[in-house]
Amino acid sequence: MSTDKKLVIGLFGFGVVGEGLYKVLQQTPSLSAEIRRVCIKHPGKKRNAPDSLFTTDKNVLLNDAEINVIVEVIDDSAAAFDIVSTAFKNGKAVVSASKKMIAEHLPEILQFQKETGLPFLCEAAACASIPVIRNLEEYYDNDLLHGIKAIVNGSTNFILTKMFEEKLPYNEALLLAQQLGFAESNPTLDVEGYDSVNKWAILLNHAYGIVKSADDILFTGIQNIQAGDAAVAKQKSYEIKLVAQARKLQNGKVAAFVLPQFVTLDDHLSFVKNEYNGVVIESGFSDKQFFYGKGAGSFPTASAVLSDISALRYDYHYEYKKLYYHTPGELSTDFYLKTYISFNQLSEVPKEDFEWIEEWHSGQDRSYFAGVIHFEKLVQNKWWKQHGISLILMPEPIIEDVEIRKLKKRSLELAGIL
Ligand SMILES: NC(=O)C1=CN([C@@H]2O[C@H](COP(=O)(O)OP(=O)(O)OC[C@H]3O[C@@H](n4cnc5c(N)ncnc54)[C@H](OP(=O)(O)O)[C@@H]3O)[C@@H](O)[C@H]2O)C=CC1
Ligand SMILES: N[C@@H](CC=O)C(=O)O
Repeated sequence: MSTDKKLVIGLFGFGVVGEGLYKVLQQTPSLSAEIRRVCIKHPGKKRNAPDSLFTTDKNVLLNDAEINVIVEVIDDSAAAFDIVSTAFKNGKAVVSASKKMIAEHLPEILQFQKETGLPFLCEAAACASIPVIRNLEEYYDNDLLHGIKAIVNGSTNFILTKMFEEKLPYNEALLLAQQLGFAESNPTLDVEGYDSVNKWAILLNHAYGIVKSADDILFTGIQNIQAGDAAVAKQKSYEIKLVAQARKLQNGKVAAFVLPQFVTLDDHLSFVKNEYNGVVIESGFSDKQFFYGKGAGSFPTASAVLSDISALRYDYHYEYKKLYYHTPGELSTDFYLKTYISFNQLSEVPKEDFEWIEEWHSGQDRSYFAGVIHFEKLVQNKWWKQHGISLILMPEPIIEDVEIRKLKKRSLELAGIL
């Protein structure tokens, strides 16, 4: 495709994102792009667009030779993959926002692009309005990416903000996130961390060339966080955020996970409130860089889809440089995490799994401790996902040199300092 070529779009989905794109395109006449047809699921719904635009027959779009771009923004990952596969087979460029579908089918989507040479752009699928994928692709195309940590889910960040800063009950905060179009059709995907880990699988690919599914990445959501945890956070001047992170270890491999975390008030992520997302990138020589923007909602998401459509005019496609031109990154489980664990009964927590415990607080109803545990122990045994147990990472949670720290701690103890 070249800059003067007209983009003729077949749009799948006319919900929060699809309708947002329709409106945004109407306000962007300079982008020579026309939505030819829209495929939806339920024909009876009232639409804010001419009836003649809509169909429930996917083939009307996929077999239309004049449609050269398929924009897929539906909430059914199996149907989305079927649409995307056929679009590639029929020679069409694809723009998608469906992170669940992309994370579930990363190898196949990479293969389609390799075989057909057709672009597949998905900026809206991770952090919505923040252009993080293109930055990871284009700017950080070297070995110097030391780490990334990010808030990648708008709904959970919105819920945490409303609950702990505005004292709204959980159910009301979630309902509001749904009404504002932030939450997934199945909000469990947001609350229990599935959406974040799907986005993280996509970003790990663009950041480090890692091709892994969500099943290979340790994660949880905000479902077990208790009011007591927020009180502890406040007492220690921390905020609780659901943080996705990746860090290059000394062994060259990458530590990656999505877990709730205490963040200090001077951490960039503590400024990220409501449905906003934030990404802190640490790279050699430039130190920290911070990207911030709306991570959910109709227009913010549509703006990223629009930017992808616009990029197709210049034949833009991801090169996956870290995967194809560098040695792709490998995930590691050989590191330790500094954790805070709160629980009702100590018998629910295998405290013998911890290298050491730094702080202990016993309450009448609930108790907590802070301790260091090997990551592999969390991978092997999921006690920390059980209802009633809350695992929250401490600030700067990754420890690689645990033996040195143990020795240091022991010598302080012997000197009577600890
Ligand atoms: N909302 C957000 O802030 C963001 C959403 N996303 C992703 O974008 C996608 C869409 O989200 P969103 O707009 O919020 O979802 P909505 O639930 O608002 O809309 C979903 C749309 O998909 C249509 N649809 C479902 N199944 C099919 C199918 N088999 N064929 C054709 N159309 C179908 C529905 O049709 P009908 O109208 O007839 O029911 C509806 O129009 C999801 O994958 C989501 O994860 C990504 C970033 C942000
Ligand atoms: N449900 C998602 C929507 C955007 O990706 C979120 O809350 O972040």
